[in-house]
Amino acid sequence: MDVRVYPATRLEGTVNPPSSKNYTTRYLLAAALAEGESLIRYPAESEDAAALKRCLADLGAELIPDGPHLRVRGFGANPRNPGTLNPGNAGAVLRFLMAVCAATLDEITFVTDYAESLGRRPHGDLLDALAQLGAQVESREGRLPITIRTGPPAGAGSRSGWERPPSGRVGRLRGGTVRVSGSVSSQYTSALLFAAPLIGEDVTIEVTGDMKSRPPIRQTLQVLQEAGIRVEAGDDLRRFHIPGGQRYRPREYTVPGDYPGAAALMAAAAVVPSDVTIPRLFPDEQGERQAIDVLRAMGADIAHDGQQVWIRGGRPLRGVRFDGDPFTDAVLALTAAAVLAEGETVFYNVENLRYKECDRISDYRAELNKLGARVAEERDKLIVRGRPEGVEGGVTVESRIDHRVIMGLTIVALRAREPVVIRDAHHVAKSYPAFFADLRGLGARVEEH
Ligand SMILES: O=C(O)C1=C[C@@H](OP(=O)(O)O)[C@@H](O)[C@H](O)C1
Ligand SMILES: C=C(OP(=O)(O)O)C(=O)O
Repeated sequence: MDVRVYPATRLEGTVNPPSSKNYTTRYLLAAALAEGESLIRYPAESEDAAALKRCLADLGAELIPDGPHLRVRGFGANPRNPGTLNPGNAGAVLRFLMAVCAATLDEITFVTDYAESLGRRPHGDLLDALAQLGAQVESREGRLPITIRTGPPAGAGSRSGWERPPSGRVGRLRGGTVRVSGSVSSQYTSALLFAAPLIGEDVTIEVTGDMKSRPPIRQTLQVLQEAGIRVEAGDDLRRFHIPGGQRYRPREYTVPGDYPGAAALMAAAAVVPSDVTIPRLFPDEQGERQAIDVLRAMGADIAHDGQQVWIRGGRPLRGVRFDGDPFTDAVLALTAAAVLAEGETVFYNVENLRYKECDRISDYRAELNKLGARVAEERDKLIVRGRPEGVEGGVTVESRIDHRVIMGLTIVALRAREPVVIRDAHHVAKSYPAFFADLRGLGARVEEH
């Protein structure tokens, strides 16, 4: 699907944001890893959530829709082995499942239909960590397809020298200390945190190198605690001790609103005259909550009472300078607002944007500049010289198979002089299927072709 986005004159109304992508991933996984029935209230209805649900069903979980909620009968520490799992284009889903499957199955292969997006992303640091815990891994230089084996290597007979792990159980990881790099993605650390309680022995995780995206690790710790899992975490989130042989408990979870998706709505509302309310946004562990502070620093009229956000757009915006790492999934939407602000904006410490659904620095910069924006890049920075008068538009831009690129380009297109076509905009459904419908609900004109 392509979309044509027309210049907007006013946005007005209340818009319910999608449910949090990150909490949905974590609650679904924790529920599947518990024996017994859990209830998840308001899980996200996105492609990533659907991909995880498919994988969990393949592993033996029973998923029973209950209106807007989901009942999950988990498989505990004993999933059934489907042989192959396909997590769609969902990075967090893939990485969490690789670690959990390594801890619970003899052999499993992961594949994707998204060769140009998830197929290009690196997982080597996580695979190295799993190897330290006893897994044998085959991959294309740390990329999909990936096979993880913890049982006897294919063809190993009694004379092959292969020895059962000390736990005596075939197909399981061993405990001990595992070192994992934090410089590319926090998802590797979260993945180990989800898997460690399922291993028969204690695990100590040490995070090495530069450490990116701490807030999602806090989300993981929160969910593990809610699921009854004990973790001792250092204050700097560099060292964790997880006692072995724990059980996830079934329980009820409620998924909050999604700040990254809401940040796209906030940025859209900030760059045109508007009066927009976004409910279901609470003070939780989502780092993208900081989008409110960034937009306020830009001069936007925005308020948050811990339940909902109000924004009255149309004020002139000015450039800002922020470390973008704590709100990684809002950087693209905020960069779009910066394109329409007076002066220079710099989001620094964002190199790991290059390892997401596309290279969110080079690829996004290229598409924004086709619209008439003035965006430059450094290895770890997005640098914007704003055009408060708006951009030319009147061109066709590419989605780069990236939901956040699509949302960012849409925000800028609302302030273009001529309509903008975004190709393959259906990929927005990775996290926010209703994005265009919600913008139309606020009064924007967006045609789908
Ligand atoms: O743990 C998670 O669920 C996520 C962590 C972040 O990735 P990085 O840790 O790679 O920055 C974030 O961008 C992604 O959307 C979801
Ligand atoms: C990077 C993202 O997702 P993931 O890593 O889970 O694919 C995202 O949602 O922006």
